Amino acid sequence: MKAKIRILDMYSGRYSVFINEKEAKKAKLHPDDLVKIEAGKKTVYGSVVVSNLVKEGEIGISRDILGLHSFSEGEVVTVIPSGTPESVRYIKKKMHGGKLRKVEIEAIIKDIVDRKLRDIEISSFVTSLEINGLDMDEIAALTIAMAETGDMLDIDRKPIMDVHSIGGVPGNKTNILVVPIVAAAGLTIPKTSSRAITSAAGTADVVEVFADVSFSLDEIKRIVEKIGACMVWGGALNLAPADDITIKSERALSIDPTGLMLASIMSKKYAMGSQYVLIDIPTGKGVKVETVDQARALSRDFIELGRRLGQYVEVAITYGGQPIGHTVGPALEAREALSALMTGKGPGSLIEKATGLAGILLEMGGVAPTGMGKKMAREILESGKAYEKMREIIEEQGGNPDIKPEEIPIGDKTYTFTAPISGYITGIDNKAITGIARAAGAPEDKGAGIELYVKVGEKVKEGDPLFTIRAESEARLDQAIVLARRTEPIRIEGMVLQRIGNI
Ligand SMILES: O=P(O)(O)OC[C@H]1O[C@H](OP(=O)(O)O)[C@H](O)[C@@H]1O
Ligand SMILES: O=c1cc[nH]c(=O)[nH]1
Repeated sequence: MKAKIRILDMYSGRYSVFINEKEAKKAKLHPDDLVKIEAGKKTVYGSVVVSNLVKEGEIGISRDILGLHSFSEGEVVTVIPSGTPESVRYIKKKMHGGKLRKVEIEAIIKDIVDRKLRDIEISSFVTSLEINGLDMDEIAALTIAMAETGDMLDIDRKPIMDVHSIGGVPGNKTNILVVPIVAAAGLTIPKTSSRAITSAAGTADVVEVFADVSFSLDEIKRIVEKIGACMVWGGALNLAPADDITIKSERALSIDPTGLMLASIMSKKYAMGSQYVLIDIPTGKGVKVETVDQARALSRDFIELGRRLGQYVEVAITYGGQPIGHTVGPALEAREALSALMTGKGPGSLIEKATGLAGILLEMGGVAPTGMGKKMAREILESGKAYEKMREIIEEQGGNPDIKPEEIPIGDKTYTFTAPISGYITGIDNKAITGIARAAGAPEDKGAGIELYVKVGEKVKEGDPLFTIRAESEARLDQAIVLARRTEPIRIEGMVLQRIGNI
């Protein structure tokens, strides 16, 4: 059917195509049906919304479509019902445990990017991967398909380093220190991050507190060739565009299927043209990888996948048994990271991990002799050179380089939990901490989160503060308090574990 474009000022998180009720009846179109919009060479797929917001002879399109496609008001287009894409058959093949061929994986990814697959089919795909997994052939095909359905970056400033954490551990603001340290040593590190997947703050959510993170590839090329680094959100770019779409499903289900995680991370590194990649695998109770053996197996997968992509990969298996640093939540983590860069000092877990990872990258990039990287990283941090580089990154990304940690707004609704008994901190539950911070509003409410006053192994007296929940609304604070009471994220044990009476 022919119709005139009407641009509706709304975002629906999908490509929504509004069709007048009477017209939809005539065309036998129903809500959430897939339609193809054709205008000359341009072809866009969208999901039907039946609504009298538009008149007969018009179709309304949401602004999501204008992100990647140019349609103008009043433009005449053809709207054709589109049947179920072939790739749904391949999703069901994976659902039933089959091994997907390269062409089948390519079809699924292309249909995701072209919005021919809708949320329900994408979630089914992600769930199938969670249940049935992918072997290395499938993961390699998925990685390349994810990268090649988007743009690739070619930066003339070699060697190109990169670092990426598989995430999962609360408070993991580490790479906000690693990137400026590595760049301050003269290496190139075009860092892209995703927003939170299972945590309460992804690195992109944290960096966005003091700088923009949404840039085009051309802007990133300019920034990186000028100052050697960036810290941007992968989802804003047409860089492995399927990644941010599948991450939306992962976030909704709070899962991160291993095969998809490998492809998600390495497709972005491949698209950025990174040659030397360090992968951080936080390991421990309550994170994505619980044992060192599992971490070693995953490391081998990352290294093998890198080999197939022509990238040199090393992996750091890091301690993930409790939150990193003392803060969880975008603004709180931004404060802690900025303060550590300014002073060169901060929580041991943060400084040790950041200088450790940066040290490996300095050795991989050939600017530090083997075994000397961590020491050199610490010097760069303590000398203030890393902070200088961070100021350049913030400035180039449209932020205020003079921002001070205390100027970063944080939630003003607070509640502090204190120690019910004296004793030693014997555990901090990562999943509970993340759940409480998310209940408080993080990452959407930047100022929401948790401030931790204790870490495992420390001694507390009854009444000492353990942690403060921060929120931007009373309602959210109350929800978080209830959850904190129920989950008791911090475990204290007197050293006398049991007394066996003389009975
Ligand atoms: O912890 P969750 O939310 O599961 O994983 C997502 C986080 O892990 C990675 O961290 P980085 O960018 O390497 O610092 C991603 O970019 C993202 O920030
Ligand atoms: O970027 C990331 C990080 C963790 N898991 C993913 O799938 N992607």
